[in-house]
Amino acid sequence: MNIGIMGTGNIAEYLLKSINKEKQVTGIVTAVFGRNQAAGKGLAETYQTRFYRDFNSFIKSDIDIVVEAAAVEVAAAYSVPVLENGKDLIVSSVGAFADGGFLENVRETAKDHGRTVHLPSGAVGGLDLLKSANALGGLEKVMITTRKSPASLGLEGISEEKRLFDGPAGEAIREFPKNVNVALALSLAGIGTEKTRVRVIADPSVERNTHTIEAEGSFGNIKTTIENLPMPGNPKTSYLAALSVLAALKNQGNPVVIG
Ligand SMILES: NC(=O)C1=CN([C@@H]2O[C@H](COP(=O)(O)OP(=O)(O)OC[C@H]3O[C@@H](n4cnc5c(N)ncnc54)[C@H](OP(=O)(O)O)[C@@H]3O)[C@@H](O)[C@H]2O)C=CC1
Ligand SMILES: O=C([O-])CC(=O)C(=O)O
Repeated sequence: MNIGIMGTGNIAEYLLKSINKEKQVTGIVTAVFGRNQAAGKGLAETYQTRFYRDFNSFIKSDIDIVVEAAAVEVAAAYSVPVLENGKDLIVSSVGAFADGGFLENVRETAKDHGRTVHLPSGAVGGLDLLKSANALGGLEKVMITTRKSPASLGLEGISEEKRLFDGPAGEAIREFPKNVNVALALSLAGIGTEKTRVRVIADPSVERNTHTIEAEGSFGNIKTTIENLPMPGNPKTSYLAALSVLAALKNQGNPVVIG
């Protein structure tokens, strides 16, 4: 399996290290696409891959699958062209799918070209539970409370916990596109972007990116908290988010699906 990565940041570098250096996946990253020439050239040299600033050259190269590890706008701009070029796709910036029309467009394009799109669980768990709970439409409430350090939310001078947002997931991702992709993953697995409630709290007392998920319905109820260690290179992003992409790559082509 030849893998192409969109993005030259923190998740991209983690994947390159795990795959090209540590051989954690049966496959190799042969191409990286991005806008940051210096970062891209550095990655290409360190991890023996090719860097492209031109999307067409990247997508026409010998890749089988593309991992988006960049930003919501990158997922929005390139998901359809990736599929039209006959490649499977794994998307980290699931916030792009807040737009239901875009989701349908991606679904139709994948179907037309016989490709698959994987939206990994990212920095949370519980998507399996929400899907089961809503199999007959019995899921009633889903809420996620995200607590991050002020620095990882781009804030300075906050000495006490401060609620920055309380509202539907669709609005939350517009305000915090680099911090609440997890809320979109939960929305897609459960009851949608309007009914899924999101609270974002800047909390100087936390070092871990903490997500508390609460859900209720005909199945019963659940409350679970994930205390994520941040990635060293980018405190906004939890280590689990990068691991979830790696797990998706490890599972490619696996005939047995768990969860
Ligand atoms: N599903 C989940 O649970 C999670 C999802 N994510 C998503 O994954 C993404 C990547 O995370 P991470 O690697 O930590 O982020 P980084 O900030 O470390 O890296 C982002 C990369 O994307 C590039 N980029 C950003 N915007 C654009 C753009 N408009 N056009 C082209 N390239 C762009 C950056 O380039 P440059 O250097 O030029 O800025 C950089 O190479 C996040 O932005 C977020 O959307 C993150 C965490 C959890
Ligand atoms: O990594 C995290 O904890 C969550 C995050 O940034 C996102 O969902 O965008």
